[in-house]
Amino acid sequence: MTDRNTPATGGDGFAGRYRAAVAERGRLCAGIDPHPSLLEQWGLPVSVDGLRSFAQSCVAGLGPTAAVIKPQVAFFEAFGSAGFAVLEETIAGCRAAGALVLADAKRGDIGSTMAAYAAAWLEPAAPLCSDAVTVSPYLGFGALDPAVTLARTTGRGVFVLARTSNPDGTELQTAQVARTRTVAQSVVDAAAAVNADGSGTAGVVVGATREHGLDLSALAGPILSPGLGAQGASAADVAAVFADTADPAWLLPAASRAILAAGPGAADLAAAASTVRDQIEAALS
Ligand SMILES: O=c1ccn([C@@H]2O[C@H](COP(=O)(O)O)[C@@H](O)[C@H]2O)c(=O)[nH]1
Repeated sequence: MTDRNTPATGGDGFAGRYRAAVAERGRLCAGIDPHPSLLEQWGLPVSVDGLRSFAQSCVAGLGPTAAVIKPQVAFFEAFGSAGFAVLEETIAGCRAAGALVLADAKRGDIGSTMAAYAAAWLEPAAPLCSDAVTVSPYLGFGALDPAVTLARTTGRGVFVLARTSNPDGTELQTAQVARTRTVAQSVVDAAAAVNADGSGTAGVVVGATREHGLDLSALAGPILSPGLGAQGASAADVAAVFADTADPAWLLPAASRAILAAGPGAADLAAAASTVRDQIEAALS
């Protein structure tokens, strides 16, 4: 039997593990974003103890519910080493509950340093090892090679920022490369080249908040689409934005605050995530 959460090696790649998770739980990436304002809203102190209680509720409610869970690393990092300890527990708890964990760390650097980031987030023995990590291609897609290679050989994934959900990204991401295609399309095409082996190692990030103008039909990897809820996009917007431009099987809409507002009860978080997931599935059917 294949355990999608403990790949010894590449096996059938991240694509197989991703498909299994989504087939069982539906297309939703639930974010764990412990904003200080949310901790207060939940009646928790803005401290490491508050962070831990917040994360434990998320693990209990979202771990058995969502196909993919995306802890936003910044909110843990803000508490220093104690915050990283909570992040380790959160990653382990979500994976033990059967979810795939996508660490939203947005790493990207020259190749030699990228190898260290890859080891931190994707090396199976590393304390923060996740199933996938978000990466930034600003230093060149080729600079991501160490992460792509380690992900491929361990059945894990990288999600490369292509067309982000925030308005500030538009100018850079829609600039033309050699007058033939946008920067964002060049990122998608480079990810598609990685996925030519069928592994689905390279996902991309394309926000649901606006028309993206991308051709994602040849990607053959997951498309993380943040922006649902707090940033204004609806499940219907996801369907509209990706109509005729992407294989819906690869779409992974993401929401954080829209789900977390239902806390602190684990059952309430699970119900909120299920509602968002059902809206997505209905819109994409
Ligand atoms: O283009 C992007 C890439 C990443 N994000 C991250 O997703 C969540 C969104 O949180 P909401 O509460 O659902 O707005 C957050 O962690 C962002 O850093 C994104 O929004 N857009």
